[in-house]
Amino acid sequence: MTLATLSLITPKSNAAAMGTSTIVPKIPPPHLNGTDHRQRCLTQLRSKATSLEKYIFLSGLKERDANLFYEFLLANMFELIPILYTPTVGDACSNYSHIWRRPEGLYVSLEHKGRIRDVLRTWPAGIASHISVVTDGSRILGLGDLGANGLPISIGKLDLYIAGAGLRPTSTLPICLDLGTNTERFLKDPLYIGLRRSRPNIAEMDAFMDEFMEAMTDVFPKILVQFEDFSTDNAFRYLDRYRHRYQCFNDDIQGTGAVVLSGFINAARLSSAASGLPLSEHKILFFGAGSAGIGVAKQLMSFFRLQGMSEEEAKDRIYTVDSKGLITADRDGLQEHKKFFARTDYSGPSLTKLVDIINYVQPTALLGLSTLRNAFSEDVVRLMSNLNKRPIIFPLSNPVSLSEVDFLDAVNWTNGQVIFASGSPYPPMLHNGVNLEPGQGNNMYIFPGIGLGTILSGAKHVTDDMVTQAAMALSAALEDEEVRVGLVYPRLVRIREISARIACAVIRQAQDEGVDRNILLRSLKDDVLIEYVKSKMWSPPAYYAATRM
Ligand SMILES: NC(=O)C1=CN([C@@H]2O[C@H](COP(=O)(O)OP(=O)(O)OC[C@H]3O[C@@H](n4cnc5c(N)ncnc54)[C@H](O)[C@@H]3O)[C@@H](O)[C@H]2O)C=CC1
Ligand SMILES: CC(=O)C(=O)O
Ligand SMILES: [Mg+2]
Repeated sequence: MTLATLSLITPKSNAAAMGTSTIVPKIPPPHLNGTDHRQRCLTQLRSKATSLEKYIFLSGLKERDANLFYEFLLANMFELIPILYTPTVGDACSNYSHIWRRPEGLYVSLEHKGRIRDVLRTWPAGIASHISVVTDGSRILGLGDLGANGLPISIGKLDLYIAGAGLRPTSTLPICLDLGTNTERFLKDPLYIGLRRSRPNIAEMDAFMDEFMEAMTDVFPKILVQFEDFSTDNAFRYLDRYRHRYQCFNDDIQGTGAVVLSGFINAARLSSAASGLPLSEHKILFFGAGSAGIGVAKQLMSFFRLQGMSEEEAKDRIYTVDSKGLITADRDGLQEHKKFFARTDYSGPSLTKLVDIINYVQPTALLGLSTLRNAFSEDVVRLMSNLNKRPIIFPLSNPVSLSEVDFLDAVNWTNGQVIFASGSPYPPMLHNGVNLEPGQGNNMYIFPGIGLGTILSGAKHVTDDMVTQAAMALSAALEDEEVRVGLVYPRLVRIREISARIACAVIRQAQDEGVDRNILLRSLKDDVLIEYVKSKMWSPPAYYAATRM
């Protein structure tokens, strides 16, 4: 059997096709009880020596018993999400060719050009597929071009859709586009599972992407495509190219923009309450100006617009920095996506050191989307603390090994005054006898609700205002107790409640803009709409109770 034929065999038909199916008893021992079994799974999980082994164990559990897996995930989100998602999913991607066990998603390769529809038709769920996370593996988290190893990021995001917004597992479709890789070590690795070639030029990639997107909507008429972890140029390029033609959005640009806007609204209130500074006078410095940095910066303009400022005034409160320093309009060869925020009001020598840039800008908030570990050094954080009673510092790069500053350092260097949110999770810590909880500024809070709202409303497109309303709903979801302990994001255990609220906001905005197709929802009052949304959320059945004889 050739590799090309293999890739056309669906994951489920694999064993049968190869004549290797075995008889697997379906009924558990009569005295097995669900609660005990979850505890057994937890013990097995905790016995694994490394996070990557835990990831492999969980992936096996999902294969053996998907209902149990999602029940287990919902009951232990705090412990499991950092394994299935950032940071450990980063290790899983980096090592995927070596830990690969069985097909878990769909690969669509450059070699499938001309017959992409046929490849998509092999997906077992067919037209029941509603949500697809699609990566081309070219910028997985901050880990760079991982090629075909990128599939676990699509799988992890879809697990969050299922756990966080109750999407039915069979409606989810993880895809990795295998377009080669420019990472030499994979091309030399005998176990590498992807195409052994460098990435295509833009014309070849455009032709492939056009066929892929058209085929997706032909084969899965209700599909919403979430673009994930494309390298920055292509992230902007394909969002612009397809956003008005298909149901799609880019998680790194729009999802991250929304989640950070939401956290920033709450952080700015806390900071201004301490300093007395009007909200309109906050100044934000972005360290990192890729798809995430610029996506967030554009979305954060809504924060200033909400204070009654014009677009120009809002833009003026935002400064961006890349590997060459403060981005100014007079710099030669400035990439297209960096031009919007390039400063025209600075004309001195290039500012390249972060401390010098902070001294010049005097920001109230420092946001990291740079992939540069420890970029927010002690002198940087202390300077932010000298300038602000309660500095807002969000090291948002993933995974945790690329975080611009660790929670412990940020707390100690600001004497506990920092308002902190990071891309990957940190544990709480004690400071001067007070328990401090970090926020997690990660798009996982927002994309499940955006996806659910878009699917339920049948929206033709994901509009900018749908994304902004999602951010507003998330920011308003904080409970009094969470505000009292200084959180800027709600606790993760409430994710389903929060996703329902975000979905309602997205549905309402789709209706206001007339892009909704499920027009029956228009007549529902808000309290009925939220119950409707919740009623659509899938939950794993109480499997072991149901099958006990
Ligand atoms: N928290 C969240 O929800 C999300 C976090 N991210 C994270 O954001 C990070 C960046 O993602 P992209 O924007 O797509 O990547 P990118 O590679 O396009 O952008 C990185 C940016 O950082 C800048 N940079 C790199 N080294 C620098 C240095 N030494 N000094 C100053 N700037 C430097 C680059 O010039 C570039 O502008 C990744 O780690 C990713 O995991 C991305 C999406 C969501
Ligand atoms: C969280 C996410 O989407 C990223 O780091 O790329
Ligand atoms: Mg991403």
